[in-house]
Amino acid sequence: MQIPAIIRIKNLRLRTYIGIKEEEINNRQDVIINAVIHCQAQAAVESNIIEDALNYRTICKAIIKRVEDQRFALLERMTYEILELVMAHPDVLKGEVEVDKVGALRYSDSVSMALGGARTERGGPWEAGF
Ligand SMILES: Nc1nc2c(c(=O)[nH]1)N=C([C@H](O)[C@@H](O)COP(=O)(O)OP(=O)(O)OP(=O)(O)O)CN2
Repeated sequence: MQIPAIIRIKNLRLRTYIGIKEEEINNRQDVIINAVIHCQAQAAVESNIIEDALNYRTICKAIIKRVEDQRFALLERMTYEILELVMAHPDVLKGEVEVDKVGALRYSDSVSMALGGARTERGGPWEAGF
């Protein structure tokens, strides 16, 4: 029996260098990251042990390290690098990442970029798209 699952990492709040203006190059800014991760959960459901699960903590820690260690000019690049980290796990069948740049535009709460990826079989190559 297959048990399709969706793991959602919600509102991961980090600070990093993101932007093209001098002020953005010299100062960290708040970003909010949301990731939607589609996988199969039957092994984890049946065994109830973490080794059989797509460990969302592992993915989250990888995102935190990449975002806090890197400098990014464009939201496109930052979002894609996070999507690559998500899709690097062969058990991820489909992933979507959205990055909000808080206060990026005057009079708005934030601006966000969303990118997606999918693979047709476990461990196979993935392509960008929704
Ligand atoms: N697919 C799953 N992955 C993980 C599960 C799960 O149930 N299914 N559960 C966990 C942990 O229980 C997680 O929820 C808490 O882990 P932790 O407190 O270590 O996460 P933190 O990010 O707070 O870790 P810190 O080291 O305290 O920063 C993990 N994966």
